[in-house]
Amino acid sequence: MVQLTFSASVSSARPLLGERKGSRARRAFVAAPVAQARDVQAKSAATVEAPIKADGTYGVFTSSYDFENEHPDLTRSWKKTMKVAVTGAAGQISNHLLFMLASGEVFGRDQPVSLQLLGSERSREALEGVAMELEDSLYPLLREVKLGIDPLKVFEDADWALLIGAKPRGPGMERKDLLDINGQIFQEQARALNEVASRDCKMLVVGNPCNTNALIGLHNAPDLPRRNWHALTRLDENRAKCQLALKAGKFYTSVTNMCVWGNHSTTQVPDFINAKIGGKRAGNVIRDSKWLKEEFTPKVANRGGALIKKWGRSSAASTAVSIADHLRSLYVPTAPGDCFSTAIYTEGNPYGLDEDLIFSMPCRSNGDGNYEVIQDFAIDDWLREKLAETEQELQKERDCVGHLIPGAQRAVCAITEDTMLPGEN
Ligand SMILES: NC(=O)C1=CN([C@@H]2O[C@H](COP(=O)(O)OP(=O)(O)OC[C@H]3O[C@@H](n4cnc5c(N)ncnc54)[C@H](OP(=O)(O)O)[C@@H]3O)[C@@H](O)[C@H]2O)C=CC1
Ligand SMILES: O=C([O-])CC(=O)C(=O)O
Repeated sequence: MVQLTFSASVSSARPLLGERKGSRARRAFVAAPVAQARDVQAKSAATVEAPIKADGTYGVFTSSYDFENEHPDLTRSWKKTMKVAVTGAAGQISNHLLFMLASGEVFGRDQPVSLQLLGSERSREALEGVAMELEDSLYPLLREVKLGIDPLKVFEDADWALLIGAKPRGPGMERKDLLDINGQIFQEQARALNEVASRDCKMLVVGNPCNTNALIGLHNAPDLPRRNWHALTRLDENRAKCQLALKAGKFYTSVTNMCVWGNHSTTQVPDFINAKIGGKRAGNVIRDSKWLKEEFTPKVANRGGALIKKWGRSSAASTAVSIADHLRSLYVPTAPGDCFSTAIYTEGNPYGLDEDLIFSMPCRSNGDGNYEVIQDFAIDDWLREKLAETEQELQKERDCVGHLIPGAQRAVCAITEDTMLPGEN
């Protein structure tokens, strides 16, 4: 057994925003205290490997150094470090997302972050590989990387939990089996969050079926605010904006107020009724109701599957981008007349939807990390019918996971093959 500690002087190659060109920050490392060195586990005497402390802190982040005091000019405006837990951290989506989180482009260039990464026995080595790449990226705002396979440790004091890890649906696996297997993962993780996360921890569920996984999570974390649970539908919103822009011959930034309602599945409802292109109603720019109803909607809902056919794997980079967009939407005030889509708890919703679902709705934020549901989206007969279809699908999914929801009435699982994820067509 060798015990390693760092005593090095490392210069940051990546200038911070606002830093003058050429004034590279130097990060002075001092030797870690002896007690800390004893904490370090080294795995092999043959190879010199980075240390991992007993609490999971990895490699260069086990070193104690005084960056803040040595560079008050850079760090004066920095906020308190935000602790971001990520599951499925060695998976495809995380491989893009973690670097965006560490760079400051998501939470802001004044927001230091600690990344607390959950893996499993399967991914132990891969997770260390991820941590090595994070080390080598020299992000000044990345204050800490912790690795672990125990949610009770990894979620400790988390301000955000990005719940990405989930078992993919395999050949011959019934949809209800997927709901059950992944539901169990989310039940366990929610219980851990309930015990150890920050009392205002916010959760974003990405692992599919994300709406129902989030519902299971919400009911298994009774001490965390229900409104803090989100499931990702921002990828669907981004896909919808792209298709409207393409049809209208406009740049996609001209598409605003684009909500995708309901489930992250093929029953999702990309809302062209309220969407705007260049400030005008989408239906007044694209005067083709047949295309909007019969082509646009399935195209967006099946985009994930179309991509899998080309790539041979599901969307990872664009999903990571949409997670970044989702998070940023909560920390940057929403422009007047615009919205963002997020699947949230329906309790008290203004649209008459079943009050115990995680359902994507149009929201806005004043930039403080919270959101409100926009009350006055126009709902015509077509939209009402589509909302009812996706609502019924979510009710059926809920019926299949009653055994994972404390106090829920057991119902018959009536999920059929027609319930599809965007990637399953
Ligand atoms: N909501 C949305 O818009 C989208 C959602 N998704 C969903 O995001 C999830 C992650 O996608 P992606 O990163 O591409 O997937 P990967 O297969 O690359 O990674 C998934 C991770 O899930 C973890 N996992 C947890 N439990 C299991 C299990 N029982 N069996 C196998 N793996 C498990 C694995 O990590 P470990 O071994 O460390 O536990 C694995 O690294 C999927 O559920 C996918 O369907 C994808 C695109 C869009
Ligand atoms: O089905 C999947 O895993 C992929 C998915 O959610 C999507 O592309 O929207």
